[in-house]
Amino acid sequence: MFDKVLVANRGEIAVRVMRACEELGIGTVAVYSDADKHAGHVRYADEAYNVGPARAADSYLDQEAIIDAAKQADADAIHPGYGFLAENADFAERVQETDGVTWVGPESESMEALGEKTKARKIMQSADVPIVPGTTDPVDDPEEVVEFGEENGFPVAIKAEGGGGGRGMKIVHDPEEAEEQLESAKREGEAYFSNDSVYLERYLENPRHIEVQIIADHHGNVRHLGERDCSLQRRHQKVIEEGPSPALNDALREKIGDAARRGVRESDYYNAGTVEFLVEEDTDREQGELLGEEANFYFLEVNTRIQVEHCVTEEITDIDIVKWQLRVAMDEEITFEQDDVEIEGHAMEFRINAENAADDFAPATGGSLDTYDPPGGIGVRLDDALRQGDDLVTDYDSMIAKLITYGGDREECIERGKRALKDFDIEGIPTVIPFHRLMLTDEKFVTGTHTTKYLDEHLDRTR
Ligand SMILES: Nc1ncc2cc(-c3cccc4ccccc34)c(N3CC[C@@H](N)C3)nc2n1
Ligand SMILES: [Ca+2]
Repeated sequence: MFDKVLVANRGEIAVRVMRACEELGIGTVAVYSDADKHAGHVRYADEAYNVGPARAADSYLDQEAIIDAAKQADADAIHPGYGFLAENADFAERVQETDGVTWVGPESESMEALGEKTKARKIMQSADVPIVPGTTDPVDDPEEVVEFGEENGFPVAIKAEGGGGGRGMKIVHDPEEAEEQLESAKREGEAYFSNDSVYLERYLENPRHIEVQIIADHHGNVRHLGERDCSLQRRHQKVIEEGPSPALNDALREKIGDAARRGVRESDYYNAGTVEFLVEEDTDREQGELLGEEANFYFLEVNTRIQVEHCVTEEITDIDIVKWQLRVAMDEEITFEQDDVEIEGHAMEFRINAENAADDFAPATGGSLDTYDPPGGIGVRLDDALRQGDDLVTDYDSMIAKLITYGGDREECIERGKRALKDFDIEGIPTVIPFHRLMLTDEKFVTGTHTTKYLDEHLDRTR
């Protein structure tokens, strides 16, 4: 049993993890940069350690400083949250090698293996999980791109081996573009991920982005907790996530969930993770019509961390994923069977970013929460680390809170979303709340027939 856990993160996810610790009777340790001296996660923790100046590289990404804080606090474990060092295999390894401090996450080896996209694709293939048609080895020669395109059809996606989250992906629409796009994909791979290896996939024109939540323990138990539909994206940033997907019927849902479980079991993975898929949309699908088990779905990548949108799954399964992360890290067995996992109702997560949607979502450059009056009531969950009067910290990402609404079905969930967003009163900084209110009246979104490209193609219309 852990006595104390250090959360190597900030903002809403740091408080979220600390709340799980509180419920398990575990002490909480916060780390903070100079910019976060008065931040909510510092207020919430039992104790807090400064790890450096505002720049993330000198604080939240400073592995030495964070491990030193864990030693000073005599913490038994480090939970990385998401972002920062959450998927840094070297850091996971360093924590694992630090006596008396446990890493709350997967083995650094499986993080490494699944982080290398071609290796992950090979593992999935051997587990009979369909992968996007493409190569499972890196390519170097533009000729290979042209041949692949001629055989499988253009456009072709060139992806960085160490990429993910939309960064490091180039699209080749015809043979003439092959050489230039290959070079730029390799350059970007080197620049962003210090890895210039790239591989090919057929580019799917209208996919839905479906991801399956997994929790696995050290005793061979692997469970999936259903899917989340993250198809409403803007420039590769998720905007609204929901579960269950409004596009899948139960047969396809089960098929995808089982595929995710098989893939994770094959990878000797444990703790929480998410298997991402692309599901080919049937573009003339009418409202009410669902994609069935004959629909094509393909493995995309594994996220070896807790995700921003994990709350959606918690609301529809009533399973606390972060508490299970902590229990698994304490070597406990998962106590529920796959058949015990029941999806009930519908949940949506609205990311509350301090951005001005009317100004192309430009992040706020400063300001204070002169008014911060969040919604409450039935079916409303707010994950944040803020209170009225706080100064906005603009040194990190722009997400300041997550509003999650729950209803008996998608319609009630949307009604609750409208009511909660109407009640959510923030003054002193710009936020995307007006944009979310608008989205809940958008016909494509309300009928659940939007795909991942919808916003990028139609955003001016919804402004
Ligand atoms: N072969 C193939 N075809 C279509 C794809 C579509 C996406 C994608 C996924 C989610 C949102 C998108 C928005 C605009 C463009 C692409 C996407 C995609 N992503 C985007 C982020 C990263 N997770 C991988 N990979 C794709 N790969
Ligand atoms: Ca990803």
